[in-house]
Amino acid sequence: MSARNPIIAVTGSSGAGTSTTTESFEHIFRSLNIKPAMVEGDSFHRFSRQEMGVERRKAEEEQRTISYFGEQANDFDSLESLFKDYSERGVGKVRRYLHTFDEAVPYNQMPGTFTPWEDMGQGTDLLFYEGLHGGVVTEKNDVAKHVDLLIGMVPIVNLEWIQKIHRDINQRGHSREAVTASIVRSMEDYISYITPQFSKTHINFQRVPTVDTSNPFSAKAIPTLDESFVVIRFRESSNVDFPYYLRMIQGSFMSRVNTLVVPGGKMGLAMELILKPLIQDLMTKKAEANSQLDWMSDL
Ligand SMILES: Nc1ncnc2c1ncn2[C@@H]1O[C@H](COP(=O)(O)OP(=O)(O)OP(=O)(O)O)[C@@H](O)[C@H]1O
Ligand SMILES: O=C(CO)[C@H](O)[C@H](O)COP(=O)(O)O
Repeated sequence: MSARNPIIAVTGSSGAGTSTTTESFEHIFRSLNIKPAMVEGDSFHRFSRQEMGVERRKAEEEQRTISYFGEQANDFDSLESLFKDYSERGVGKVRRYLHTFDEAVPYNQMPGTFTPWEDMGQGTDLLFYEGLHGGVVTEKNDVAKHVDLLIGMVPIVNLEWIQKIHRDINQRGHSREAVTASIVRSMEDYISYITPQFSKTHINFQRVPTVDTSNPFSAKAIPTLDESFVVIRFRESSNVDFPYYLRMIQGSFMSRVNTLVVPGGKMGLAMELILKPLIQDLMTKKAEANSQLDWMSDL
């Protein structure tokens, strides 16, 4: 954690909607005139798509599993180093994992490969991470401890699978069978590495559909925002102005003392009302820390 170089992380499983909700953050950053350093979690996979195929076959032969959710397939050392370096010095190293031809062509590369590592951060106001492991803690690594604002993006699991299946088939060119197999293979790591993060988050946004999703593997479409509610759970609720949110967000209600529920269509508005003041607060603390440093260096 660092007042001078804050880190915001949106963490969620594959298909949870972390990339989609990044648009809401970008909107807030623009409106507050914030220049973020953007980091995609998939950059910290250890293997290219081809290498992962080899690792998967090796694992099968040895009767173990490997998945994109776990430590074997992700470089938590580099992720933690990035967060540490950024919080200490406002810089770090990133790369991108290119999922699709649309993403890969500008780099003259193939889908499923990485761009080279590059320096980033210079001149930015904060680091924004979206991906699988923004709040991960293992025996060896503690990524969560570097994060100033940790947000969980976590649809209920049937919806998460529907979103993943549709996205992977329609945008990433995988077969339904391959996506289903990857969900099955990932289950142990999902429980070990993904879900524990949602107990460390400051706020979770959990989308809950109001239509039947009982067989996610045959769902024809992703339930729309209007076919869902969003359950918003605050870890620390004593400073949360719930009456304000209830007044501002039509159709919202509280289901527990720390939990606000809003109609799905109001998710963007709720994110802006809740997150903008928190991000503004990070910027105020950053300005104070910088002016204190200037004052000390003048002595
Ligand atoms: N709130 C939402 N309403 C409707 N569809 C959504 C919503 N959030 C995400 N989706 C859809 O779910 C799919 C997965 O979303 P997205 O790509 O944002 O997931 P992700 O968490 O970034 O996944 P990954 O980490 O695997 O890249 C996309 O097709 C997206 O359009
Ligand atoms: O979304 C994922 C993890 O978050 C993907 O499963 C992972 O990034 C591999 O991608 P691809 O299947 O496109 O090679």
